[in-house]
Amino acid sequence: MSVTQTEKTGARTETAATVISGARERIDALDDRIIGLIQERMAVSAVIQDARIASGGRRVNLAREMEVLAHYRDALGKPGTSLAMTMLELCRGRI
Ligand SMILES: O=C(O)C(=O)C[C@]1(C(=O)O)C=C[C@@H](O)C=C1
Repeated sequence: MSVTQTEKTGARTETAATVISGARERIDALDDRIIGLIQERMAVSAVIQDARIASGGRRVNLAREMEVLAHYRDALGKPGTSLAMTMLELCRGRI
């Protein structure tokens, strides 16, 4: 038995179900791009960390992390800080 678009989206009308299904496709495409950008950021961050460690420095640079956190907070508000912290964890591991 197939699940109807209305059931799948939680909409109560076919019109709303069509809007939601289309918007979900756009969200899935955006999420794919965001994930790709995060993976690209992780690779660039690794280049920086490897260069610093090879030069005798530490993996982590807290002053720079404060700048990154402020950048996200200024753009997205308080949840931006949480997002940036998760992203930093992806880029340099847990500290
Ligand atoms: O900018 C740096 O110095 C980095 O190492 C990159 C980065 C980041 O991913 O933004 C990662 C680890 C550091 O603690 C600070 C920032």
